[in-house]
Amino acid sequence: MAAIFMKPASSLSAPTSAYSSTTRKHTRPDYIPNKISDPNYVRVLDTTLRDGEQAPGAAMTSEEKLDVARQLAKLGVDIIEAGFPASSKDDAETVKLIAKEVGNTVDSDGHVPVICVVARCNKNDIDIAWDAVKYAKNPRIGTFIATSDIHLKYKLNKSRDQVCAIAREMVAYARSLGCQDVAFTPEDAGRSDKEFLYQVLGEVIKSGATTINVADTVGYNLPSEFAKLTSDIKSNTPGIENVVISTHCHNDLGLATANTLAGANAGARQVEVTINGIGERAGNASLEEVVMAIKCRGNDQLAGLYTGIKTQHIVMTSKKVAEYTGMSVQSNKAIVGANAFAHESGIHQDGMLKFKGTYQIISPEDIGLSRSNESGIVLGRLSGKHALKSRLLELGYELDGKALDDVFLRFKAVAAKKKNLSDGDIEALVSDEVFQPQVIWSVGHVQVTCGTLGLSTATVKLIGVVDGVEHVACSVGTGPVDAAYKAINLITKVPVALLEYSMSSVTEGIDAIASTRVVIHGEDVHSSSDAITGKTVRRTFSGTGAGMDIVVSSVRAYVNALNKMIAFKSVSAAPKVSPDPLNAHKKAKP
Ligand SMILES: CC(=O)SCCNC(=O)CCNC(=O)[C@H](O)C(C)(C)COP(=O)(O)OP(=O)(O)OC[C@H]1O[C@@H](n2cnc3c(N)ncnc32)[C@H](O)[C@@H]1OP(=O)(O)O
Ligand SMILES: CC(C)C(=O)C(=O)O
Repeated sequence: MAAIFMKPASSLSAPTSAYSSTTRKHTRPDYIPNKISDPNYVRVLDTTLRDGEQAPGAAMTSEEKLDVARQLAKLGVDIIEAGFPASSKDDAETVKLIAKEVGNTVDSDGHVPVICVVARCNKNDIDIAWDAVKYAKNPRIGTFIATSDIHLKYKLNKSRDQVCAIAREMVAYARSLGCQDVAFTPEDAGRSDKEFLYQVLGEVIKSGATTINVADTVGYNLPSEFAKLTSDIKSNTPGIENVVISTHCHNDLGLATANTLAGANAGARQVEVTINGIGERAGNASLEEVVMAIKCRGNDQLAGLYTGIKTQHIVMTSKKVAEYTGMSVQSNKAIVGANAFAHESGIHQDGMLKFKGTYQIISPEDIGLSRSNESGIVLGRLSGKHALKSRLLELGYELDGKALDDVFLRFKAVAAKKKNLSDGDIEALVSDEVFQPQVIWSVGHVQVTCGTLGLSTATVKLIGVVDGVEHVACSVGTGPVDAAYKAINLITKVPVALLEYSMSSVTEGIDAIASTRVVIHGEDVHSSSDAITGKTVRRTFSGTGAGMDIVVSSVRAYVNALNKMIAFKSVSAAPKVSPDPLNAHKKAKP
């Protein structure tokens, strides 16, 4: 079944720009691996769960990835790249969960996302990939091998002929397993010899590749160059008319979005992107930027291109990914940054008051940003659960049952000390309650003494959620947070190192909520060797916490990171999944 989308039929030459109310209906073409029936439709492949997770410190647990996958399906992503199954048992298990659930769930428009996995060009990777992804209704294997001379010589230690043969054989091998949808990526295509590229791509197409993913792996290309690369591949590769061309652009020079759009303009009809642009090094092209640029300018500047993304879910997806990865979005980030719709200077404010189209090219509602208090309700200490629920809905959070009860309790505690709660305060509390990992330890009480007269001391009570047993420990430290963290370590007995600690205030004033972020690593979990230094690199875990008391906020962040780390270990052993993401991550209360 095909879903219907509304596309603005406006152009910037029209004074109203994106505010134009004229829309044209489009349907998402039915999925056929190697072709798209509408030449203007651009498939969106989201690789937040694979390339996005390659960002340092962005590790997500299995449950978090499943929740992100569900959210990506809601967003209307065509293809979810769910992982690299050969990289670890956890990844393979998580892909299986996503393939089984998200890859078989039909949404109200009849859409089921394709689930894709990445594999190197070797039989072992491809076997593991297929074994994990085959449960999806539409499974895809994306296999890759580098084609640039620099990679061939120094990394693969192989000749061009060898690489060409491996690529051809491995695409055929993936097809031979029964996978009807095989993408091939010439890694580092952006620095590869074009004649060699045409040769390799021609061979893999003959072997059954359905998508050719042109990767600017190191973010080296300029937009005109990437456009030329795409159109040259389109003109010179034998059989290219039988496959879909894709872009995969990295952001090392800050050009990932520009290059992706240039590629689409030159004939690519799949774009590989990530939420908030996270990914290896400087990240990938960001989904929200590419999709909103196509929505805003597709008609007048990109010959009518459009996507199937339901853009009103962008903000919530961005928030989830930021929370789960611990990678906060910079305030001036396009589309989803806190300042993206803020107007500070007088002339701009004057213009906005007269007509929003003067300084805004996108309506905030278009991406699901609703900061207006539509119901006119002011939230404070006398507010009830209905009012809170209604404001949460306006902010995009659908909470019910215990999740709502938990947030309500936190809300009441803050409202007792603070006159009016802003949207920012409420969002901080929701983040702390809802976007949290499986709870192994929950925070009972925290008491500290600190000052100039001696060492700080802290007493912390944690509750073990599995057995319900309360544990109390005291410690001294260089400050109250240090003392509290040491007390927690005495209880949890998990070897851990604190790598990063930061705190910011959510709103202005002395009664502001403090939001804390920590990054930790364990001593005995998932490590690898740094390619350059040879030193052991440990997988990191982030946690966030919120509270009016800065020590309590810090404790929450630390315990959340610890829970994530401990859960990561247990998930590796036996993945457990709850069908409801909001309830799956809920904290037990003392
Ligand atoms: C551009 C990208 O984003 S690529 C995807 C990057 N993602 C990841 O690397 C995921 C995390 N990686 C891992 O967990 C590990 O690297 C693994 C499990 C994939 C592989 O681990 P190991 O087998 O120990 O190999 P290691 O990573 O040290 O080296 C990579 C090997 O694969 C080879 N290789 C690299 N890319 C490819 C490819 N596309 N096809 C075939 N072989 C490849 C390298 O030449 C090297 O082989 P060598 O051992 O003969 O020198
Ligand atoms: C594996 C491919 C798609 C990749 O991530 C890259 O080349 O950057």
